[in-house]
Amino acid sequence: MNTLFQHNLTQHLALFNRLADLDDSVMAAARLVTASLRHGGKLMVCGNGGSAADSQHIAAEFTGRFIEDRKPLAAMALSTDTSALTCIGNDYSFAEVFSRQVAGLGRAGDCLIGISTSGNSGNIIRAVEVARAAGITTIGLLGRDGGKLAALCDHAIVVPDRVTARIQEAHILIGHTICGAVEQQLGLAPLPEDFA
Ligand SMILES: O=C(CO)[C@@H](O)[C@H](O)[C@H](O)[C@H](O)COP(=O)(O)O
Ligand SMILES: [Zn+2]
Repeated sequence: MNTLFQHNLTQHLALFNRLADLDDSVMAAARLVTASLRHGGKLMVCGNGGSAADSQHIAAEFTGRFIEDRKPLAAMALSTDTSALTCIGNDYSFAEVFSRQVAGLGRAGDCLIGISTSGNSGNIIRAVEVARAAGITTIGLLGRDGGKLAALCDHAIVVPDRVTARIQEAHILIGHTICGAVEQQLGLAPLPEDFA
């Protein structure tokens, strides 16, 4: 009988074997982030639950460091300011917790990555709507069939699975890849000859 770990690992490997199909989509997302940063914009990242953790993980790779020492890059998670989250959630609604931060902090030419395994979280949808109206490039890091966000975002990366945890495992691989690709595109990391 399979242990739970063997079961999860089998699911994970089956999904990761299909992720090569997302190559063009992931690299296109990296180019959008690079374009923002190159022109003085910043990257904002938001998500709920495990995806809130992924948001701050990804943002920290940009402001801190990813692999090699290099200059800090402008990025922030919108899930980390508990005062903003509780004030906006309490005084307005939970659906506005990210969108009001986007409206206050975002500028045309910035980039927003909204992470949602269902593609249907209302506060991510609102954040994307407000961002697009402000001239901010929107990228959806999504799962399942992409949900409502797939059509709302300028660019959607949809991890083709139905299990939230497996989708999140793929999201962090994609987040790391976007960070590494942005570093390469900005000339901040060595470009191995077989990488594009
Ligand atoms: O981490 C997990 C499950 O692995 C949960 O915390 C999960 O992120 C939460 O249920 C989220 O609220 C799900 O939202 P979403 O991915 O559908 O936008
Ligand atoms: Zn989780």
